[in-house]
Amino acid sequence: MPVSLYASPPGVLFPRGSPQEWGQAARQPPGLLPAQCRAFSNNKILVELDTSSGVATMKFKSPPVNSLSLDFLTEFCISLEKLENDRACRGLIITSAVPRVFSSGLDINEMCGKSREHYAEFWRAVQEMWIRLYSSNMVTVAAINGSSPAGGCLIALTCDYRIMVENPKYIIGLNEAQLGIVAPFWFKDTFVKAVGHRVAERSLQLGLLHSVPEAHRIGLVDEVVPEEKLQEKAAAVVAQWLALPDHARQLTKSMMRKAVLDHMLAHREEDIQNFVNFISKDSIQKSLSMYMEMLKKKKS
Ligand SMILES: CCC/C=C/C(=O)SCCNC(=O)CCNC(=O)[C@H](O)C(C)(C)COP(=O)([O-])OP(=O)([O-])OC[C@H]1O[C@@H](n2cnc3c(N)ncnc32)[C@H](O)[C@@H]1OP(=O)([O-])[O-]
Repeated sequence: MPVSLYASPPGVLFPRGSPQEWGQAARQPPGLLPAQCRAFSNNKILVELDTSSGVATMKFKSPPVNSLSLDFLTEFCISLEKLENDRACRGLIITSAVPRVFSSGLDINEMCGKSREHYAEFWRAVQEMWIRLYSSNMVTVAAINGSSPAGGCLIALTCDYRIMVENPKYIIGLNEAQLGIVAPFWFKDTFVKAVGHRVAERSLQLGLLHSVPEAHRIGLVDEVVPEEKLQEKAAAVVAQWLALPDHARQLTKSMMRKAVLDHMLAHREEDIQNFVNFISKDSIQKSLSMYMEMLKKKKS
């Protein structure tokens, strides 16, 4: 799928196919949703599409912390593809249904004590999630209603716009260095595009997790709002972006993102091999185990 992106007309990254069959996946009993609203869900994600506005809301619902497991990433990509192929959908708001956490990033259990084949499969799924979201034709807004470290931060960064809830407990950033691991080049590229090289270099080297005001100051998030205003603000932002002609906005988005996407696609297999070799090292496995221990101790 990703490689075939470049068979599309210039700038149109995801050719729209025929609308997907939504009915099969719908979980809501008829009558509970307004007529202009369609919904589908799986174990990890709930999606509601308001066909009158053309805006879907995707809610992560994988407690305790919406960690990005292989299952989660697969469901995420399937949901995204359904929306991308639905002509009624032009905008997407991504948020969390789990209190206080947007996403805790990649599921560390997927990177500990598994086979090289598993690591390769997992990493391909992480790449796929990023490729699909980064190249989406939809207007994408992250409504960040909780902490969002590492891979969670990447999802937010991959959207067109980020709005975060003001809360002194919430943090966001690429903290991989704190785990003894390294954010791959395309995490780094996405981060640099948002905050600039100098801020990114310091933040990545130190594995910083930024408070909400700090994230706003460095441009990691575009806006900060009280919790009760988040949904309304996200809807207003999507509406503002959708007011422009789709083709002009999409071509501009594609032009702005093409170099980073091309770089990743050209090095995709190499990146998987690098990840597998890196994560399989005894020293890295030890670091991750210690980090998981630390998380558990912090809890008790
Ligand atoms: C090259 C590779 C690039 C890597 C990219 C990444 O994304 S690397 C990822 C980098 N990510 C991070 O560094 C984030 C680490 N996580 C955190 O900082 C916090 O969990 C929090 C701030 C997200 C939420 O705080 P909170 O007080 O609300 O929640 P809590 O802390 O009490 O945790 C509840 C349970 O969830 C568990 N668990 C948590 N995260 C993960 C995970 N990613 N995975 C698996 N499990 C995870 C935790 O162990 C605990 O399990 P238990 O004991 O119930 O069996």
